[in-house]
Amino acid sequence: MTELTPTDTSCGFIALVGAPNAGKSTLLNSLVGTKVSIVTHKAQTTRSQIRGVVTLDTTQLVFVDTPGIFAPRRRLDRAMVESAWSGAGDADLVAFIVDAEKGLTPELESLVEGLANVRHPKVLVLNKIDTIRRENLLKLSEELNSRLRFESTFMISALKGDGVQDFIDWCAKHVPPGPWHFPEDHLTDLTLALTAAEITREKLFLRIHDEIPYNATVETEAFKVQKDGSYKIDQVIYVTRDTHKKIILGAGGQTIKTIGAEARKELMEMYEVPVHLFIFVKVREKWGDDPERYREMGLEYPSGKK
Ligand SMILES: Nc1nc2c(ncn2[C@@H]2O[C@H](COP(=O)(O)OP(=O)(O)OP(=O)(O)O)[C@@H](O)[C@H]2O)c(=O)[nH]1
Repeated sequence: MTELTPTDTSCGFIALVGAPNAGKSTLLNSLVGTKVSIVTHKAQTTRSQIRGVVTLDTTQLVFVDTPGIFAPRRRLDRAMVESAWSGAGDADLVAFIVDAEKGLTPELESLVEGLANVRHPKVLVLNKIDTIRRENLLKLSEELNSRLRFESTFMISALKGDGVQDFIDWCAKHVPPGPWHFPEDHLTDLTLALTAAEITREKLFLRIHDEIPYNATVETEAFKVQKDGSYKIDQVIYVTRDTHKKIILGAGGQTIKTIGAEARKELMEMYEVPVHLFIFVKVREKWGDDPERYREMGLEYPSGKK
């Protein structure tokens, strides 16, 4: 490719916003063509903004996965929801991702009200069309389009990839001229250390039930590329109670061993190098009130009451 000058190029930020579990992370991964954001069947998996980059000819699209928007209870919830709205506020385009299978829930209604205050151009993305009948889909589309002004409506299955290319093509035509924000071969702005922490957090969510993963955070304390090219990664899982620590460790340390083995396997497949992963579980009762933990997650620490 010949050298491009900024006047030849266009670039835009597209925020993916919606309710928890709408499929935003699945869509981000499908857009980028590889896993950059963790996915689980549980709501509120994504905690901060995660950027995935799609570079086509002269255009760069930076899709921003945001935490699901819900009624916050704890300080961490508030930080997540604020991060999602700020993702929408900073974007050139806002893509409203809706779980079409769930339809128009009260949660979605309040999101529509919130979105009415976002001035940027919006598009509607009805997701999970593999699970819903066409007539219901059209009804939902009509209903949402009657409430908010959308520049366009897409009907997609992020899981199967249906409709995703049309969405990319549309975005490419609607982002402003300007220089690229990332080098051509960049797929995400997540560092190796953060990616590794997210992968462990995903395995924790998938393996441990109830509220424990919601009350835990994973940090990579050290990430070393060794002489032989392998990665040595030290991580800490912070939990709020000793009982949670015991459950995560499991009898004879079996549960944490499985979580570690699953995370290690995925990291090795991702980076195609041997990975040595060491995970410690620490009780820190009030990590949810510690600004440092929020910085590590890429979140602003919300001021005021809990
Ligand atoms: N059937 C079907 N399931 C989907 C589709 N897209 C996502 N899912 C599933 O929906 C669940 C939630 O997906 P995520 O991508 O984690 O949703 P999210 O909006 O990022 O969720 P939060 O992290 O809570 O904000 C997962 O079990 C996905 O496999 C789809 O197109 N079809």
